Amino acid sequence: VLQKNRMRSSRTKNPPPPASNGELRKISVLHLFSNRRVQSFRGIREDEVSRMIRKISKEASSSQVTNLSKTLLSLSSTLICRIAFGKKYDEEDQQRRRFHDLLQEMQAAFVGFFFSDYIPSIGWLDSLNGMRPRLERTCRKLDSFLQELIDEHLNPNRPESMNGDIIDIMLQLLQEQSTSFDLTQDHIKSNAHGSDTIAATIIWAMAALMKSLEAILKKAQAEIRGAVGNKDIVNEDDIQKLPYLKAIVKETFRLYPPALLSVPRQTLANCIINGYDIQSNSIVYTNVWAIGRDPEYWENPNEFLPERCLNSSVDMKQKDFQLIPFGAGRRGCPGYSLVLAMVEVGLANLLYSFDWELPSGIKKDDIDTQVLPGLTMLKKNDLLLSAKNVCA
Ligand code: HEM
Repeated sequence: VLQKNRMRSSRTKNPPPPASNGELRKISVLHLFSNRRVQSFRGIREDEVSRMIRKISKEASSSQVTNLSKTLLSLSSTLICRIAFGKKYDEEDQQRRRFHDLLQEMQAAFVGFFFSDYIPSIGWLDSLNGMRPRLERTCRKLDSFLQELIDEHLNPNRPESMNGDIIDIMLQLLQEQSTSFDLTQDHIKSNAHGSDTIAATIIWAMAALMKSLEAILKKAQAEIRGAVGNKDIVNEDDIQKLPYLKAIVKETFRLYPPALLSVPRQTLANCIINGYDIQSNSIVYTNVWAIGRDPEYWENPNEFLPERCLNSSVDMKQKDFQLIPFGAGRRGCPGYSLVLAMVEVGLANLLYSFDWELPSGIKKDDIDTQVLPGLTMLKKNDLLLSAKNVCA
């Protein structure tokens, strides 16, 4: 939650020139995450999901346990690297490790305790205890990683895979000077975000399915296999025929929203919310996690029951306030359609291609729901499962 404020104050050397949130948001909505753009990345999504399925299939053939957490985090970061940077890193690629480590460092730095967040007058203690220098160091390293990518994109001999990726689109806007403000390379860098939210969602969905009544998992697999027939991969057209899969995804976002809190808002005037007096200029956070489990809106709120989402008019598109995993209003997540496309195709293929079992000696109740401290609600302990290849 404090990410943006800290990011801003840690990049003191090169802060991007001011642009209103509305202006940057317009770029995201119109150019980066429009439906047309999300569709243009479809080939990348289906390609990477097929690669993941082949890898798990090999593990299944040799009766190896699959570390789904590791596999899905790898899928998620590969997807983001291809979509955002036009880079297809191999699993062991040094640059990919560098990006991954930087994101980890960023997470660790952001969740640390900063005096300045609570008592600004003693914010100098953050420098004394090393927290601020550490954050600044990490920001500088991320900055140079992104600068190298921008420079590679500006090279006329760059690889074709960089055409139409997120950096390329922003560089085009910069060259055309078609934005209503002075877009710079620093704005491009400030648009880089973590990639683990997509993995987090699929991991929680699989954990919830394995912990719940077997009937839910079986029903989901029957729906997919029935609708898709014999194919190598479930593609994104198939997904439209899978209402139960979509209900599972929605229920996962309700119980395990990867972003627990919305971005902070500031009140413009005194107001009363739920009987509490909120003064003007207060910073207000919305607890997305608690809203999804509020018994006033959800029956048996702590239970994973995808049926409740079938034929329900409540959707996640930031307008039904009892389910807002992507926030709502003018700061709502612009990546919504991209995220949903990746989560649905990833989960559908895992359920289509394999039967899933717990590794020997593990019971349903052993699958815990502990969370790793960080900006994303990521399952703390790895999800280990045995995949069985389904013969077509
Ligand atoms: C499962 C995945 C994701 C979830 C659950 C999620 C959720 C959220 C939430 C809750 C917010 C704050 C909204 C608010 O305060 O009203 C947000 C903001 C944002 N998200 Fe996402 N997000 C996800 C993935 C992504 C991805 C992959 C991208 C881009 C590649 C992205 C881009 C953004 C941006 C740019 C904002 C800031 C919007 C603003 O401040 O106006 N998100 N997201």
